[in-house]
Amino acid sequence: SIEPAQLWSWQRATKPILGDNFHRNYSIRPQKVPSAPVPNCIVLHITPPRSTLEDRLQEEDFLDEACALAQTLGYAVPVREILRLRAIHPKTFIGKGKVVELRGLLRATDAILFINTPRLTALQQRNLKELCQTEGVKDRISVILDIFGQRARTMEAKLQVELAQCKYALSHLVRGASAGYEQQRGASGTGFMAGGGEKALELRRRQLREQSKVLQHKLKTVEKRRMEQRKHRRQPTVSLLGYTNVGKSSLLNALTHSHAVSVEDRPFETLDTTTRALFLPSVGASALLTDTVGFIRQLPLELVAAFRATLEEAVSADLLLHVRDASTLGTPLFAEQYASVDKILRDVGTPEHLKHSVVEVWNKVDLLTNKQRDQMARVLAGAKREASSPDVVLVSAQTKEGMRELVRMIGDRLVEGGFLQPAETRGADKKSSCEKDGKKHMCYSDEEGKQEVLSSRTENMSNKKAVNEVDV
Ligand SMILES: Nc1nc2c(ncn2[C@@H]2O[C@H](COP(=O)(O)OP(=O)(O)OP(=O)(O)O)[C@@H](O)[C@H]2O)c(=O)[nH]1
Ligand SMILES: [Mg+2]
Repeated sequence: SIEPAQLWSWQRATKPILGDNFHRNYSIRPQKVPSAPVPNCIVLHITPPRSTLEDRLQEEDFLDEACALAQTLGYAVPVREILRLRAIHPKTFIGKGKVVELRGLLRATDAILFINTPRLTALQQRNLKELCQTEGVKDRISVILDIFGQRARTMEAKLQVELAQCKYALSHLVRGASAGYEQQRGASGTGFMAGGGEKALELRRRQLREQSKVLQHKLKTVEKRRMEQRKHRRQPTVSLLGYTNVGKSSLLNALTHSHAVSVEDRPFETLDTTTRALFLPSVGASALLTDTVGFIRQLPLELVAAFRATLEEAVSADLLLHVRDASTLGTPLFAEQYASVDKILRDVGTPEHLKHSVVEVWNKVDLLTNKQRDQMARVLAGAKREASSPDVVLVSAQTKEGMRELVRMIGDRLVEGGFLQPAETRGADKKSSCEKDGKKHMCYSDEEGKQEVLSSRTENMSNKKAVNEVDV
């Protein structure tokens, strides 16, 4: 048997236990094997058969992300490994030899198993639980659902997560000892009588369906109330969107000079939507800035469906700020995260929803070296000359670098889109002074307090060429 302490050196991977990139992207430190109540989790990242070269180049990053997910859920990760599958085994997903090996490891570390693949079938999960003799076998979806379950705070987010969990449970009902629906009285031989397990299974299915209906009804009521509140808003709306952990909440806090939203170096810190007023000095008016849940590669469909209203609202803002982590520039992660966000936006938004201006906000530039910055500036200057390239603002929510430019850009784009009137076209009689942060500002309000929409920009994020290939 393997001594827990040996596990650090047991790794097959040539990289250190948490990969080179781990500490750059997530600062959660690896915790040593079981000294305590922190439960352990063995993380196995799966590179599927016929994977692309790109997938194989990024597997260390994917493994880092999987470990961060496990740690966000409160697990220590004593063992992490990449497994390149040559074929998927229908009954156990991974090969029998690997299962036996894992059983020993799981026993030695008293851990659960997290297989980082989008989805295990109910049968594979049940078989793995039985063969590995563990209660805990999770796939990527169940880990993400558990994190959402832990972190949801508002009534709406809680209902959304419950609905997603309900749908997941419905798709994972299976007979078997580990699932608790064993065939107690068999139909074997007779062929027409359903066993007790079958009945229990059917009962559970009905319960879950009813629960899901009740949740959907409750959610509709909460959403309706929120839509009503939204109707009374007169300011234009700006949404912060982007991959998880890129610094959306930090930007909301920095832009609105507040600590309204919690910031942590871990995925899915934010699940609940927060909106704050953002004063735009160049226009002399305010917009509403919203921070919301971050995206992730292979976001479970159940969650996209449950969070549809939240995501649709975010996507249908007058201006989208797509926040990206500039510190990943020059790595495949930069383009990969862009592609994931773009995919989710397409999934959520009908073309109508995506007809909005998008500004790319490259955050965390404080982490770049001077040389990297120079190279990036040159590439961006080149990209700017192309009509199809998006507006990019370089910022650091930490050092506040680039904040002024970002605020100016937000004002300009809202004016261009006709969501705000430019300062100079407003009559002097419409000017008034308002107080913000203890300072006097010139404020403007249009006739009858309404915003007149002059024109509407119809640019699609997907029509814009992504600036991903920055060779730094
Ligand atoms: N160095 C540096 N770190 C930053 C910057 N902005 C955010 N961070 C850090 O990045 C981590 C994630 O920040 P958040 O603001 O929580 O990120 P988020 O996009 O809201 O993440 P989720 O809510 O989980 O989707 C935190 O540890 C922040 O301190 C920045 O400009 N520079
Ligand atoms: Mg956040």
